[in-house]
Amino acid sequence: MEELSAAEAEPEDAETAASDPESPVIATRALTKRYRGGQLAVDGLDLTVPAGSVFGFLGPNGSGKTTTIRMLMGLIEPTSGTARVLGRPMPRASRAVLPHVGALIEGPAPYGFLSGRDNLLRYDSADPTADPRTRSARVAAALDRVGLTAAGGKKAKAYSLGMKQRLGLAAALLRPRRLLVLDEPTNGLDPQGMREIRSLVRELASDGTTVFLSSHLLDEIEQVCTHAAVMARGRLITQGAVRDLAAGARGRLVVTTPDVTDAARVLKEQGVADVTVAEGRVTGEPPERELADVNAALVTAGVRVRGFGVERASLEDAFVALTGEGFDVAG
Ligand SMILES: Nc1ncnc2c1ncn2[C@@H]1O[C@H](COP(=O)(O)OP(=O)(O)OP(=O)(O)O)[C@@H](O)[C@H]1O
Repeated sequence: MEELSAAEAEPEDAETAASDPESPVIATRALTKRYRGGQLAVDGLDLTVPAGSVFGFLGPNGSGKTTTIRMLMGLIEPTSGTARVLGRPMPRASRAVLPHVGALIEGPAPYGFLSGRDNLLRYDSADPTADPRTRSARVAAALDRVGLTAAGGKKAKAYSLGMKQRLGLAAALLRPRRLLVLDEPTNGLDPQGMREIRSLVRELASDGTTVFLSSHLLDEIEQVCTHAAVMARGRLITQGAVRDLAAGARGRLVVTTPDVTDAARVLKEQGVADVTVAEGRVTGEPPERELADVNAALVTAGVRVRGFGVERASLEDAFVALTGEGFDVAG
């Protein structure tokens, strides 16, 4: 904590708008990146990440997420448009901003021949602003934070991918951070590893740290994030509170019945659009009319109705409704 208050006292830092809790932690305006080969990777992006949010940056592979993150972190220059992080322009203010940002971008790459603890000690000593006298306490706290205290003495080459990912997070957490940027933090992990990283993200966020994480997994965003932005082909499709995004899409009417053919016919007669038949289930867009009448029509037609209702819309429904295409993770 001492380090943070010392850094905060610097006049350069006093300018950061992050001292205003209401101002967005990330704000981009018309942010655009065209690579030299001509590829338009990010196209006119207006992104607003509220302070304290767990913000999911969602999109299929190749939709421009990594390119955006690299611009936010000052690693590459935008072709046009602006990006502000903690209230300061990037990449210009990188030196003032980046000490407050923990990032896990390229995936974990610890030295295998060093223990997890020694990797962190080495990483910390590469930071000229880190006080060597408090180094071992800082490393111990970071290991504890990610649940690697017991494994801290093991060589990193013996770590599972999930443990390496947690070690990467520990490195990002050596200093107090206002923002954590995680690019596909659960990519390649098994379900248990995914659960661990997700609960760690929730825990970090509960301390008030803003977390910006990219993912191509819709259910991950629904499970972990308070807010999300959806990208497709370099463009922003929508952004906002996850709750509102899903609510924007209408749910599906679902009828469970052994008589799927008759049920599908009756639903169409009742004005249900986009009727789809699956094993023991017929679904469609909920009609404007009274649902009880639709149900009664099914029963009158002799359809044996085992279940009838509207399923809550998911973020996936919202994505499909907004883009008119499926969420193709293979991109
Ligand atoms: N250095 C580069 N030079 C040229 N084109 C690039 C470069 N990096 C990325 N691209 C292209 O820009 C587009 C967006 O890529 P980007 O990596 O930002 O997407 P992404 O959403 O992060 O996908 P992924 O999850 O696969 O990394 C893609 O079409 C990609 O091929």
